[in-house]
Amino acid sequence: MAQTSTGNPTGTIRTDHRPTEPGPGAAAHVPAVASLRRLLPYARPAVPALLLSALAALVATLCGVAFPLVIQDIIDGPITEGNLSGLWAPGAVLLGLGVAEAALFWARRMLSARPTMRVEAGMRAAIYEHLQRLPVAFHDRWPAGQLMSRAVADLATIRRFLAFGLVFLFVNLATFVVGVIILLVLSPPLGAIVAVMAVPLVGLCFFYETRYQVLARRSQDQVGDLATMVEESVLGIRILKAFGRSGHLARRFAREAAQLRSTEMTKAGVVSKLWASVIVVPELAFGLALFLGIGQVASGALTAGTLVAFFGVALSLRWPIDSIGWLLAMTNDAASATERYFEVMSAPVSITSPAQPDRSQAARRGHLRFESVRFRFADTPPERGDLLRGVDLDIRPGETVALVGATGSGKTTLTALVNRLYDVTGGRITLDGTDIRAMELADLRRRIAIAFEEPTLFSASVRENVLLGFPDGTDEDVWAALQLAQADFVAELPWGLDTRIGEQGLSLSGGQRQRLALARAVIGRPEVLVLDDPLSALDIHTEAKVEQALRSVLSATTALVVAHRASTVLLADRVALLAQGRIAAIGRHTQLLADRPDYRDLLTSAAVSDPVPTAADGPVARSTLRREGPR
Ligand SMILES: Nc1ncnc2c1ncn2[C@@H]1O[C@H](COP(=O)(O)OP(=O)(O)OP(=O)(O)O)[C@@H](O)[C@H]1O
Repeated sequence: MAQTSTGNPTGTIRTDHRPTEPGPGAAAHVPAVASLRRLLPYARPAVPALLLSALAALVATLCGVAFPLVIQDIIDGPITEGNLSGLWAPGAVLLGLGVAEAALFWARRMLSARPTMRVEAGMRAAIYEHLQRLPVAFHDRWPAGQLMSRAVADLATIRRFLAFGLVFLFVNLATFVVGVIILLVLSPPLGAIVAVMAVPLVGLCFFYETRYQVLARRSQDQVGDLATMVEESVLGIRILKAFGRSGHLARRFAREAAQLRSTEMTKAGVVSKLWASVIVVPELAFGLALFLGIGQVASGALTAGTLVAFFGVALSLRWPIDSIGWLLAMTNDAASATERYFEVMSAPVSITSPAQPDRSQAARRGHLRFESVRFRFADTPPERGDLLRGVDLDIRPGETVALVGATGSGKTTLTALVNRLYDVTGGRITLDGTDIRAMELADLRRRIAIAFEEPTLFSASVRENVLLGFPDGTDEDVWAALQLAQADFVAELPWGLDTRIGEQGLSLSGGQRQRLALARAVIGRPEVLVLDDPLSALDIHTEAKVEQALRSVLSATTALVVAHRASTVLLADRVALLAQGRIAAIGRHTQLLADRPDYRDLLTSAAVSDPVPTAADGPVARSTLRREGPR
């Protein structure tokens, strides 16, 4: 079963690009405040700094609001009295207010930047760690792009909201309240006009908020879809080029990008309508207040200085009011980013160590038993039966059993059950008599090593790749494992063990990758070795060499080897034939050949399709190899 980069072991190309559980579109509408409250556990350490930052911003904004009050004093005092020397003191106050405003805005930024970046980094580390712990079944459902966009773009959105949006929501609201109080004190009737304006503003915000939140969510999901497409087409670039399908994918990409663009345009439309409404309402209120204010000055009920101060303060409320539109947009973006983040974080880690693992040190012999094992994938349609319907298989310590079956019969799935990449849905698997679900997971995975048919290598040195499951191994261990796996080509790589192999090991041939994966599986001398068709990409000469090496490994360990070819089957002591979800027959190769026509058919057709010697071990594309070092 080929494993794709998206963690989709079926190797199928998904067209929906949506997690089926829970689907982005299916997300229920959650009020923004309720979503954002979920950030508290992560954001709590930043709260003191954010409060200080908000205080600095509030005082800075109030400095701006105080400007007109000083000007009122200047007009009604020194200017009306013709006392120019009286201008020095209020002038100095204005200068002081200006400097304080600038310094406080600087302080606001400095106070909020570092702690919110720490929150972002903490949340990112948490989601990465959770993704590692989530079962393979979760990764089967979730496209990589959706996960990447959550771990990267959504967290940046949340950080910006915490550092800026949240602070200014609080500051602007407080400024508005303080400003309106000042206006009411300066002139109660004119101030009341501005205060009443808040009512339609709140209504407008509620009206647009609901519409915007849906769009914010849609656009973030579409970003995830695009990321998935980029990821799939970059990793599959060779296939796309080989089949001349780059143009087709480019058109599909352009279509999806156009959808995102359209969502963004609709979002911009909603924000601009909100913005326009938010601007019109205060304009009307200010216009009415100006009209009445001028009448009051004319009738002597109000001084000219007070009217100037009133409008100075009213105008300084423009920014807090005008910014409501995009602060709300920012809040909704952050709320739906938070929802998306917690969809992953709340996905259950269903495959874990038990609360009280069985730590009995009873003879570790590597006795592996499948007892009436049943399995079905979570997304199998109800009308389809289980994939595995009662597998009984006893692999004795030190024995090698080859697993043979038609394509799609469930061989790879069976191997994935052994170290709990999936859990059985019925029956049990035991290792030395203990149910593997009762064992500590790390211990189980140390004792059972797997080499997949499609060997995934990481962008790291050969050494790091081989030592993946055996981090304390020495260079001697690595060379011994490489020799065992007939991977001596490593010695000829430009920097030996330090050679950095490209993404997914793409700079190596299929056979070379398989041999590195084999070395990775055998290096820790595991009690049980599970090999999923480990020789499928090797030419017959290399295969013969690896087989010879494998014989010595297999003689010292219990092994389950998925086999398609007679040559691999010959490595085994016994062969199990998997058919109709059960072990239909088990015995020696020759015996099965004689007794089971279906077995004979399988191996004969496989032999026919055996690859002829290929250039699998051909020259390494050295240009794509780099020495391990600073990245
Ligand atoms: N994650 C999954 N979700 C749903 N169905 C799956 C999943 N992975 C595999 N399958 C299905 O389970 C069946 C068995 O797949 P599996 O890869 O185990 O077969 P196999 O015997 O190893 O095949 P092959 O010899 O071709 O590698 C197939 O029908 C496959 O489509």
